[in-house]
Amino acid sequence: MLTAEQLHGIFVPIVTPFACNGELDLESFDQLARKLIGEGIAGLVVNGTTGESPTVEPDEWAALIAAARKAAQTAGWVPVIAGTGTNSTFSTVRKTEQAGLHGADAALVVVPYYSRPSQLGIIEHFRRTGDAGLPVIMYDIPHRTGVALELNTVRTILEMDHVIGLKDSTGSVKLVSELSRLGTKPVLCGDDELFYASLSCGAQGGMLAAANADARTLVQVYEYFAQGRTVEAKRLFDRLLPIVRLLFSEPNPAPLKWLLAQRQTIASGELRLPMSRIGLPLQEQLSSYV
Ligand SMILES: O=C(O)C1=N[C@H](C(=O)O)C[C@H](O)C1
Repeated sequence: MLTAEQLHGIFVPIVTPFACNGELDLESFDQLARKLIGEGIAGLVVNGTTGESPTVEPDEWAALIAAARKAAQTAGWVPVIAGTGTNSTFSTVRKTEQAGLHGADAALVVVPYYSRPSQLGIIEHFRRTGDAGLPVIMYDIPHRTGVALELNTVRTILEMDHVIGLKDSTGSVKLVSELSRLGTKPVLCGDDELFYASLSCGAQGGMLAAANADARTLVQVYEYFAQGRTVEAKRLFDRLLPIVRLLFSEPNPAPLKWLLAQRQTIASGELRLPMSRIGLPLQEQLSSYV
């Protein structure tokens, strides 16, 4: 089980590789997971946004958690966090329970999307996830969920015993600044481009899609920062920014999968519809990073 004290460093929302025929490619997944663990990451996040969770079938979802657990186990203990959030409280609790049975150490639970519940409904949603017996990281990403959280809502949820921290993808450093001033549980940055700024405002690390492509550098940025070597951390992060921006210039994880496939880190950059492959201009721009 993951604790709030262990929630620091670089966590990687790992891509879900698919073969050219669309089938799940667990061999590429295992290869990438082991590579990332070897690069010093703090944990693997399976079935997140970057893992294309909306198009992953239930049996695949379970197989991915088990495969991550296996890869993480052979390299000493590296935590596995599974995306379990849906827009139904009942199914979120059930998936969170199942994630624990398949070997996850914590669950990443997104704010319930699409139906735009009230702040009270969202608080109750997170309270119920405590029934699953797995630590929960709350995931606030209003541009995807369609609902903005009030500061008091976030604070109330973070005070729940089973909630160990927050993944902040709000698109600004306002929330992390305020939470760190208030001394709440750890906040991980979920906006790649804001990673350095978030660290400066009190984040304990990041859950960053770009780490699939360059975990080693992001780990180094984090370590420099943690050691108080902020100038070196900023310089290194600034060097990464152009690629980070390209990776998000079309819907994530399409650019990332294209790059990983070109580097032969995964066998194919296949996506499942409605995600679609990147255009030629972006391929050309990214080719200098292959
Ligand atoms: O999958 C994730 O977790 C992340 N998703 C964000 C997104 O795609 O909006 C980006 C972030 O790097 C991590």
